[in-house]
Amino acid sequence: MDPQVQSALSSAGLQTYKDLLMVPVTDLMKVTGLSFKQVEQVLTNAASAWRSPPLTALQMKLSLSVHCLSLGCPLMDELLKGGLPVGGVTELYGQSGAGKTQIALQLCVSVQYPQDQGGLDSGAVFICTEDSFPVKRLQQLIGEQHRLRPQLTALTSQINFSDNVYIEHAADLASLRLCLSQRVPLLVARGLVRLLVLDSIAALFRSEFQASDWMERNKQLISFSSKIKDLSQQFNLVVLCINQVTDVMDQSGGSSGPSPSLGLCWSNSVMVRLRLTRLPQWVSEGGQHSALRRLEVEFSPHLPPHSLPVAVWRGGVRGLQ
Ligand SMILES: Nc1ncnc2c1ncn2[C@@H]1O[C@H](COP(=O)(O)OP(=O)(O)OP(=O)(O)O)[C@@H](O)[C@H]1O
Repeated sequence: MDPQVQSALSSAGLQTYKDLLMVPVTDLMKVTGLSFKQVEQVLTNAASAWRSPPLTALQMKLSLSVHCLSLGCPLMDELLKGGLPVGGVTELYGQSGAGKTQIALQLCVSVQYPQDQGGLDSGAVFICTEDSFPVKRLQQLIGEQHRLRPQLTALTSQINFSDNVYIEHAADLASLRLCLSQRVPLLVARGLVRLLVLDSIAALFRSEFQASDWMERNKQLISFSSKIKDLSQQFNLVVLCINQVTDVMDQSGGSSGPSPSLGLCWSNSVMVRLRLTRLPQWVSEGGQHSALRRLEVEFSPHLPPHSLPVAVWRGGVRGLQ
């Protein structure tokens, strides 16, 4: 800035961009003795220095509060820019044995940590549709917390991790609807839950509808997907929907990889879609062996389509360098 203009501004007591931008142009001219052209230049400079870079609506929403739930692994959190988004639906899909449920269980533990440790200081509701809830594995993950977060031993001994995971079973769509419209809102409204896991939805729709019932199926799917989207937004929940998929065969009979099967009306309700693939290679660490997996961001409004190799250990799912 021109030193003469600078000294005129400081003699008038205008020290900050805010001071300048709050005063009408004519008053600025009067108190500084500057010309209209000089004042206009000062205001243009102040406005461009004051303005922050443009943000998308999602970035603004995410910046308002704690916006992510950590997965409890720095590399996976880095892939997802902090974790799963609050106030939106994340879909995680992959073949059987890929490790989807392992990630969901890990989140049920992570959500219970305070916000400065990546959690939401709350509990989780886990809705099983096909399989029974893997209670032993959850206990094992809880038992591993002392080893995984040694700096938080005092905190981990205070949290009763297993008391804050509410397990629901919904064997058909009617029970799922009841659960989502009555029991889940009750838990959420009491502040007991900030994570909702649905394991899995595609199975229910596959078993209840024939191919010829596509119209009714789509109607139900739209109503169901808007219900979970509303729940996530109304209560600022993290919603994780797990879907198992089978390999899709291409025309030559080879596998073109797994693909989610619920169609476009479902995809439109999903904010982030992640794919977990189990690969044929194995990795070892500290005497433990695991099949290699790849966790991939398939789509998201705020993440690039990156991927990360991961493995499942006794302590949970971890990214590999
Ligand atoms: N205690 C453990 N220690 C190490 N790895 C484990 C442990 N428990 C499970 N795993 C790994 O996780 C895999 C099962 O993962 P998970 O149950 O999450 O699969 P999934 O993707 O949910 O499959 P499905 O769709 O069939 O439920 C096992 O094959 C094993 O590799």
